[in-house]
Amino acid sequence: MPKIIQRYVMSRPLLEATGISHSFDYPLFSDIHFSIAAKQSAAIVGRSGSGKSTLLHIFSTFLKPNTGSVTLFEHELYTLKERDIEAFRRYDIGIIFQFHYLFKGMSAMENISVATMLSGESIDRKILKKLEIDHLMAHKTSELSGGEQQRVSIARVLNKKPRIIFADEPTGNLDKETAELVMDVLTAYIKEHDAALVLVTHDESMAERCDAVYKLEERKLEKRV
Ligand SMILES: Nc1ncnc2c1ncn2[C@@H]1O[C@H](COP(=O)(O)OP(=O)(O)OP(=O)(O)O)[C@@H](O)[C@H]1O
Repeated sequence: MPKIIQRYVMSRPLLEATGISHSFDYPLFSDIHFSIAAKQSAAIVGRSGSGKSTLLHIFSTFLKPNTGSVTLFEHELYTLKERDIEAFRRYDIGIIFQFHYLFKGMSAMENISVATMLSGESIDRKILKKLEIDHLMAHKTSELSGGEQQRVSIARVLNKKPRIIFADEPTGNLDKETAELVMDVLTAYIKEHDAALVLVTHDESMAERCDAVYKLEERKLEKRV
C-alpha cells in the first residue's frame, strides 16, 4: 500500500461511537461520543455502577445500545450479520477481563494454543517472555497463582494479534509491579501492531499511562484535559 494511503488509513479511528444511550431499569448514560485511532490508548474511569463495563460491552460487540451508532473498523457494528460479528471477535478483537476464563485442565501453553489456532496466528514467545510467564507454559493453569493465570489470559489475547483490545480492570488483582509490567506489554503491543487499547479501570496510575482519560459521570462521558 502506498505510504500516503497507509497514513490515511492509519489516521481513521478504529472505533467510533456516536450518540450512545443505554438504559436498564433506569437511564445509565446518554449521548456518549468516543473514538480511538491506531496506536492510541484510552482509559475510562468513573464510580462503581456508573456504567463503564456496560459501555465497554457496547463498544466490543456484546451489547447493542438503545440508541446511537458504533463503527468498528469502518463497519457499522450493530447492522452487521452475526457471522461477521463472530469474525471480528475471533480475529480482530481482544477482550481482557479481571476474571479470566482459562481451561483449568489444560496447560498454559494449550490455553494459548487454542486461541491462536482459532485466529490462525502462531505463538509469539516474545510476548510470553515480556509477561514473565514463558517458564510456566507446561503447568496446568489450576497450578498457577491468580496473577500468573491473569498474565496467561493476557498472553492468550495478545497472541491472537487483535487490532483493538478491550480491557476491563486487567490489573485489578495484580500487585503494583506486575500491573506496571502488564501495562508496559499492552502499550508496547498497540504501538507495534497499530492496534488500540480501551481500558476500564479504577486505578488512577494505570489510567494516567493512557494517551487519553475519560470519566463517566452523571450519565456523560467527559474527556479529561
Ligand atoms: N444486564 C444487565 N441488566 C440489568 N442491569 C444491569 C445489567 N448490566 C449492568 N447492569 C446495571 O447497570 C449499572 C452499571 O453497571 P456496570 O457494570 O456497567 O458499572 P461499572 O461502572 O462498570 O461498575 P464497577 O466499577 O463496579 O465495575 C449497575 O447498576 C448494574 O447493576
